[in-house]
Amino acid sequence: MKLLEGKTVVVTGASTGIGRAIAIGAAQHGADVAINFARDTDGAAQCIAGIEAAGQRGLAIQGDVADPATATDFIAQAVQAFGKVDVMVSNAGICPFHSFLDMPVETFERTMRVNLHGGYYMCQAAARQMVDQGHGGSIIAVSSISALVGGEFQTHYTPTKAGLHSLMQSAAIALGRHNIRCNSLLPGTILTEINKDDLADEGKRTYMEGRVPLGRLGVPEDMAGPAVFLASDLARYVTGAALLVDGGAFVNLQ
Ligand SMILES: NC(=O)C1=CN([C@@H]2O[C@H](COP(=O)(O)OP(=O)(O)OC[C@H]3O[C@@H](n4cnc5c(N)ncnc54)[C@H](OP(=O)(O)O)[C@@H]3O)[C@@H](O)[C@H]2O)C=CC1
Ligand SMILES: C[C@H](O)[C@@H]1OC(=O)[C@H](O)[C@@H]1O
Repeated sequence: MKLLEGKTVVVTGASTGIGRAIAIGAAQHGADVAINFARDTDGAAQCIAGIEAAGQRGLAIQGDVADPATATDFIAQAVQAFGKVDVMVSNAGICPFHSFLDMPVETFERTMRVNLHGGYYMCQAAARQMVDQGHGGSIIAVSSISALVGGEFQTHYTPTKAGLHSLMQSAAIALGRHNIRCNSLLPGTILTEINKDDLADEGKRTYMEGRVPLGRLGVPEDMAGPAVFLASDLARYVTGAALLVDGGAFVNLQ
């Protein structure tokens, strides 16, 4: 059963990792998909190939989400190509691991601007389009288990993920009257480029695997089903919610 037939989905940061898996997963459920990416043109092309292999239309637009103009341009180009926007998945993010006491101002500010400001601009631009269209929509922010718990080398990053979750809660209230649902997806530890170096440490990787009751770290494709659910009419009464997809890591105290 295809859950997103006839819908247009837009996904930020979809040249690789979680964003790419969600974009292709949406196409496999019948959606046309526009993707944003920052630098990786080959990865973006591979994502478009995956969307087209699913029999759907794909469009890749390059742009830095930290720039507010990227959001308006992305939505305008998606509408020009596909006529509307039904679902926004705000996924683009960075996590340059760094210790707290000597955090460079630039690293802190860039992480805030990409993850939180970028998510805000993208969700706002999509919401404006959905309100104009007048038939509701679904906005999903890719937050993290890190919205709920800390990380020694993520003091600049975890506040952005808590912020995105909070943004979805407030936006759910602001947009409910337009039947636009706003939810956050909270992945656990998923094997992607963002943590390749961090998890190259065998000891750390084994420790992280050991924390997961389901016995393995996640892969990007694990995020596609939950995102498609939140995007779809199956979740028509779900708004302001957070969906934790972590193999059980969060509840594993002892
Ligand atoms: N992997 C994990 O364990 C977890 C990840 N997350 C979140 O999931 C999201 C995706 O992460 P993940 O797939 O792991 O990371 P990846 O590093 O694999 O992918 C990040 C994606 O974001 C894009 N991107 C980065 N900066 C920008 C920017 N300034 N403007 C536009 N696009 C940008 C990248 O584009 P390009 O390659 O073209 O530069 C790439 O497509 C992030 O928000 C992350 O915080 C949440 C919880 C866990
Ligand atoms: C990048 C990290 O491995 C990853 O990012 C998150 O949001 C998760 O909590 C992990 O720490």
